Amino acid sequence: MKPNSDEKEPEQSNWAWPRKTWSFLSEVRRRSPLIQCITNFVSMDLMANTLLSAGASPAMLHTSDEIPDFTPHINALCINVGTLSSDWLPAMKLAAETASNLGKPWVLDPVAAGASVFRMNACLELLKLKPTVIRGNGSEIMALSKASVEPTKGVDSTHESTDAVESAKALAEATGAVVAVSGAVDIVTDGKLVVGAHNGVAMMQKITATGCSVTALIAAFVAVDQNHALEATASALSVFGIAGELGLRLANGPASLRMHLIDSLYGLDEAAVLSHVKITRF
Ligand SMILES: Nc1ncnc2c1ncn2[C@@H]1O[C@H](COP(=O)(O)OP(=O)(O)OP(=O)(O)O)[C@@H](O)[C@H]1O
Ligand SMILES: Cc1ncsc1CCO
Ligand SMILES: [Mg+2]
Repeated sequence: MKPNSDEKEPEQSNWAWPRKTWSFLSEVRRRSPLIQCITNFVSMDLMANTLLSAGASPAMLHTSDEIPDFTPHINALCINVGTLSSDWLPAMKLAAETASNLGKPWVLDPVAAGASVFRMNACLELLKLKPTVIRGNGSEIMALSKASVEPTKGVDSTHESTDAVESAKALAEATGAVVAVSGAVDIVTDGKLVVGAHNGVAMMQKITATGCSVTALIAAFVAVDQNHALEATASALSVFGIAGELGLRLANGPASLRMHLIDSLYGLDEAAVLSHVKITRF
């Protein structure tokens, strides 16, 4: 038998992923975890609808005045700095700190991390509060890993996700978080193991906030099994990608794909998940 054959390593083998992914989605539907999202104005609607169609329960509460009462009751937190301003940052930090202190998973989306010194410093401060998962596009993860502020295209990536593998590993090592880089292949790493989720369609990049929304979906998947954050993250990325693949069959362009993606996520059944999940060792 070959040392890396599926028989020898059932936990890591490619054939184990579809079942694992279905079991995450089923658990999210069964338990309907409460996900607090402090996110940008652009993404609020798609993010909340993504969570609802996956079976989770979104709450877009963002004021510091409510965090001490509300955050202790959530199952996971999603923080996204997309339309960051200095008056929102303290609430993000308070929510992240509260979640961390209570042992609740939280996920960071470092939108356009390298676009300004203010944004980079905010992301670096949030990293100190120990996110469970960090999900960005290639340019965001490369900038954050080097803490470098340089001319960028803002929220869109100018890099392939595969350009960011070493940056993702370094960021995971430095922070203890699982790091995910979205793109044609979604890369997920804990600093040692690297897996690729090969689902999705290119038109998803033409719908604003699909990245933000999949970050919230990751929070929902991690909420049901925070001890397996890498598996939860890869599974969420794969499920969202499959919803895009099935949605595209009915879509005429980005606007109708947005609608059909949500419908497909809502209607995903076991057979579709088992036949479409494509997650491999990278
Ligand atoms: N070329 C591609 N082929 C397949 N899927 C893709 C491709 N590019 C992006 N995706 C998918 O689209 C979703 C969003 O990823 P993307 O990298 O565009 O995020 P983002 O840049 O953070 O987006 P946003 O800032 O608008 O939220 C992910 O689920 C990703 O897998
Ligand atoms: C377009 C845009 N600008 C700030 S956040 C956001 C949503 C996608 O990240
Ligand atoms: Mg983004």
